[in-house]
Amino acid sequence: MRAVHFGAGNIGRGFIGLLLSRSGYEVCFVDVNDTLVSLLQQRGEYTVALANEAQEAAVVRGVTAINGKDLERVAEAVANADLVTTAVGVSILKHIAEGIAKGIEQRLSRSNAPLHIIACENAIGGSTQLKEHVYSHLSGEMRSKADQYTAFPDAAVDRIVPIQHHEDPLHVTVEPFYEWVVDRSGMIEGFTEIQGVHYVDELTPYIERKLFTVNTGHCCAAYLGYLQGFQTIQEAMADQGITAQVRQVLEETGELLVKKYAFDSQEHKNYIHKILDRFRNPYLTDEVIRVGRSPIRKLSPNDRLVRPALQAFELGMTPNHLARAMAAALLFDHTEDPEAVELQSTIQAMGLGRAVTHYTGIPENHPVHGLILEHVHQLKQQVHS
Ligand SMILES: NC(=O)c1ccc[n+]([C@@H]2O[C@H](COP(=O)([O-])OP(=O)(O)OC[C@H]3O[C@@H](n4cnc5c(N)ncnc54)[C@H](O)[C@@H]3O)[C@@H](O)[C@H]2O)c1
Ligand SMILES: O=P(O)(O)OC[C@@H](O)[C@@H](O)[C@H](O)[C@H](O)CO
Repeated sequence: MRAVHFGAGNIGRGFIGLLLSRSGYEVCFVDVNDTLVSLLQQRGEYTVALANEAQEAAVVRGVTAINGKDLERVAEAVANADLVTTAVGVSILKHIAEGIAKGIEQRLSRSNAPLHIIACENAIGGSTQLKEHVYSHLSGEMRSKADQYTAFPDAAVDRIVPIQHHEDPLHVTVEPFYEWVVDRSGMIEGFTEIQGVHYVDELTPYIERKLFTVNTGHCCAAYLGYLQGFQTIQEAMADQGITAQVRQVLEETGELLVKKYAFDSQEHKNYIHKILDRFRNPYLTDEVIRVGRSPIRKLSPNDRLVRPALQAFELGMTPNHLARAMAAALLFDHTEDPEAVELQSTIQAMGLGRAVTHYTGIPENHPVHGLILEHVHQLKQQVHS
């Protein structure tokens, strides 16, 4: 079986490539990083180590790579694949769509073999978004045919993989925990299941639980940690004040999730507990600037902060801790993060209140808008005191 995976980065090599290879796929990575591509081509394998006491390592064999700029080769690989996956970042999906569309055209001109395309990004409806980008490159006739023979099931992926600093650029250290959930209702019959993937009929509770717990808590630790001058999530989580705020934000999203999906409250508490332990994993060094990266995306209406805050508000709750986390995100001014730079210059140009509405979609007269502004002022005072 052949899989084409877009993005040979941390999650691509450390999670998706590893699981696909264990399931018997020959994995062809597509990336625009020349070093990664040529090393994968030369060696055909790489190593993954677990961040635990034993540091167990596995060799992922039988892999190769294509440069993403080579559209013809990308299309050919997609045309011959049994499965396509991605882990490039949700904002990059539009850039890989053309190669996938060309591959689908080639494939459909010679075969009706089904193709599943799964975006493994931190986003609600990642594969659905990719499908829209891919379809924008297809004719009406091709779209109808693709509707029959290609599927874009949405997915939720969970495994913490920090930025890697090894002598070997292909080696990757990952946390032991992983969860990959795929929406079975969006799949075509006859698909060979990937070992280690959990297939569900309704993905929304899983992706919201993951995004509003792992990612909400994570970015809260990152933004508060950044404001206090910590370099890593592990350092931030050693600070009692930050841990307390992360716990409070997760109690807030937990209350929402338990109400919305009738989750067992004790089970959800255990889920939170486990996640806080994962953030503290002493065998990982995860930088706050990675976890806080792309604050505009993280402050967008459908992401880990605004979406749960507005849903909680609709259910009669006051999302005070989510508003504080959003305030901390608004103060993330890391100069090497293009979105942080844009965010800060927009705040300067528009003023804070209008910038909040611009990025979050929350109107200026909404009570949550007022809460965010209050927390920005409080956090600024704390930082300067
Ligand atoms: N790292 C994690 O802990 C983690 C966990 C779950 C989900 N995710 C999600 O996985 C995705 C990837 O995250 P990551 O941490 O692996 O990032 P990363 O930066 O390590 O990897 C992304 C890779 O995509 C490549 N890329 C960029 N543009 C491309 C293009 N046009 N064509 C092909 N490849 C391209 C980059 O060169 C890079 O190798 C993100 O959506 C992220 O939210 C990450
Ligand atoms: O990848 P992002 O930028 O959406 O979020 C940063 C981290 O929270 C994220 O990568 C987590 O490590 C991951 O989602 C854990 O499953």
